[in-house]
Amino acid sequence: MAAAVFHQSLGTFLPHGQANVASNVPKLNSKCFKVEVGIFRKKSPRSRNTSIRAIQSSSSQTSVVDPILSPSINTSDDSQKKQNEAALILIRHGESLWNEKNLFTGCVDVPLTRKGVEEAIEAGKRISNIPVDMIYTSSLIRAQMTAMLAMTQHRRKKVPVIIHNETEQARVWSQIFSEETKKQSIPVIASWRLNERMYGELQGLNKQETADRYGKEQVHEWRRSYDIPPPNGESLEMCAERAVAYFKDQIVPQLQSGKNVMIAAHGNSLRSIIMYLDKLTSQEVISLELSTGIPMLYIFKEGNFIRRGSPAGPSEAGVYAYTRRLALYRQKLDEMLN
Ligand SMILES: O=C(O)[C@H](O)COP(=O)(O)O
Repeated sequence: MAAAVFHQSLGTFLPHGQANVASNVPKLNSKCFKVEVGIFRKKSPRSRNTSIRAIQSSSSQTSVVDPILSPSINTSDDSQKKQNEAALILIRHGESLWNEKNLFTGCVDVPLTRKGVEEAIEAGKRISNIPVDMIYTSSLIRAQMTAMLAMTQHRRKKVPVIIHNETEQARVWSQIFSEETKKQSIPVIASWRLNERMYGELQGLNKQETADRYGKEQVHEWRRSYDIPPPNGESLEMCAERAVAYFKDQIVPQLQSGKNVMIAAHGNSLRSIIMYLDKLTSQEVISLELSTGIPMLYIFKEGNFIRRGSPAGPSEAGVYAYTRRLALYRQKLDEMLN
């Protein structure tokens, strides 16, 4: 059984030996943690026995575009180009134990509270009808829990699988040897570049006590100014340098190839990405606040990002204006699964 390696920047699966994954692992250049990427395997879709299989069986383009969105079996280059519209979902993690205690968290790795778990599940319900082909998370557990819990609600019922490429052994030991199982899996890529901004010497301090000690204005400046870092930490601008670079280098190519992507990350790494997507100025981004566990939807089309979901709204219907393709996807899911 020949294994294939998931090549992150190409967003595709190459035969083992052809993919020099090591050369694709970026050098770490600062504070927080882990390397990214890993193995995964791919083959053309084949069997169509069940309704789920039927949903995914109609494209010769394998997993680049969810087959449910590719009605034609003979997908030519031309029609593929026309279909190059992809969904981008952004989710800030649910409430963490340190959010609950009102502590500066930054790159400290704490899990979700029970409320955070519920928020993640609720977020999953909101996006349950939107296709997801790849998931990116930070290296922090609160973002990873959020992504995984959200996907438990997804109607497509694919299984998120964390890609491990820290070492050759991790890569080899996490291979999947069933084509059918691979087709029912979604690669999850964790990168420290999507981590919360490093809050420096504020990490672990209580936000209210810090404001009492240093003054409300000073703390607000540390928390919300664009280019003023907290003591020995990252400003939003510094956070943007690595988060937006990662978004452009690793995630945009997936969207360009038609893959629908979900990113589960943090207040400030997502603020910096939204600043880029919505072309906000450094003044405008100051007032951008993201709630925990509220997914936002963008459509990537012809090189542009179009925001389709408001960060606040009472229900899925109220939040998202579906595109024609997403409405079609949902309709097909209804037909296949109801
Ligand atoms: O890191 C933290 O403390 C929070 O997740 C984000 O905090 P902020 O709202 O102060 O930027």
